[in-house]
Amino acid sequence: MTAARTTDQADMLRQLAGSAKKRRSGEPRPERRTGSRVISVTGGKDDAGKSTVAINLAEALADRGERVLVVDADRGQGDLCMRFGILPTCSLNQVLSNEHSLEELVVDLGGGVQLLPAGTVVQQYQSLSPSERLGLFQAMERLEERFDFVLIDAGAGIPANVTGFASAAREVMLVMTPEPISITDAYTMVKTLSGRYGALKFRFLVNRCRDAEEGAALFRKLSAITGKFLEVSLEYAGCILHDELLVESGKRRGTLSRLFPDATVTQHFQTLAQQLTTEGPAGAVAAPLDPPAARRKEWRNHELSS
Ligand SMILES: Nc1ncnc2c1ncn2[C@@H]1O[C@H](COP(=O)(O)OP(=O)(O)OP(=O)(O)O)[C@@H](O)[C@H]1O
Repeated sequence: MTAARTTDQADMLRQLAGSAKKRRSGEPRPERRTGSRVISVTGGKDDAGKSTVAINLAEALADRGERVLVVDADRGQGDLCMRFGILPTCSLNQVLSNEHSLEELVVDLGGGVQLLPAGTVVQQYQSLSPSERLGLFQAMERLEERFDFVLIDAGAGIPANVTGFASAAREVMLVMTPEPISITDAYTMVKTLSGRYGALKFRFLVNRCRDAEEGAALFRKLSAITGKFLEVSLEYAGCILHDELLVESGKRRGTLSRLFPDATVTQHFQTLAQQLTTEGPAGAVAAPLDPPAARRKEWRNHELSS
């Protein structure tokens, strides 16, 4: 790598870190944690609202002063790239062949949120060699260190490339909708992820609810079943009501907090962000003594087990 190119990348990283740190509210910055929290936003079926949750939660976290990276790991070009009309500037192959760095794929969405369009990574994941996977995860580790939260929009279901990405996080947010089949979907996801990748902490978010009781009832049913058959830690993250403003913000290629800052549904995402920042990792996981080392181990586990 030439000196000029190294400088370019360093400048880019400084810009990334700088723009992500810019605050939009006047609130004092929350106490800085060491190490980033990687949360996979996934679910049992398409259209549950995973991308909607990932992007609006990201912005609510950024509003609280957190530096947030959203990894669009959905299949193909990914939902979020399409949603924001973004075409990645380079391909995964160019990253793997060191023509471009992973950082160069990152796009600034504004409002303190950065997006890594990694849909092609998921598409090609199974065909990567072990050394390519390792190189990719090392690049991910370097990238994630610059953020407080990394939200992976991980796609739906249990194909290995989807669950592989979901398992790269210690925390999993399962987005479900209030349909009876959701219980089966959620149970299958929890069982598969915990069976394949070991101890993960699960948060359960019910999207498109009629009211709060509907979401809580679904969670009670799921906990009763998982409690009987699985040894997992499951937490209720609450619910997001069905609200046409979410459809509207999608159509306008924006986010709730920018387009409808005072709406009730925007406040729901703010509450979710507040919970995440104040309560710590799901299941009250003790903070690792050496978070960067622990994170490295997680990406390696992910690489070995996928
Ligand atoms: N709470 C909600 N109220 C109303 N509409 C919603 C809500 N959540 C999501 N939607 C809408 O549902 C559609 C699907 O949402 P989204 O793309 O986020 O789902 P997804 O789970 O990421 O889908 P896929 O599995 O295809 O990637 C979008 O049009 C979105 O605007």
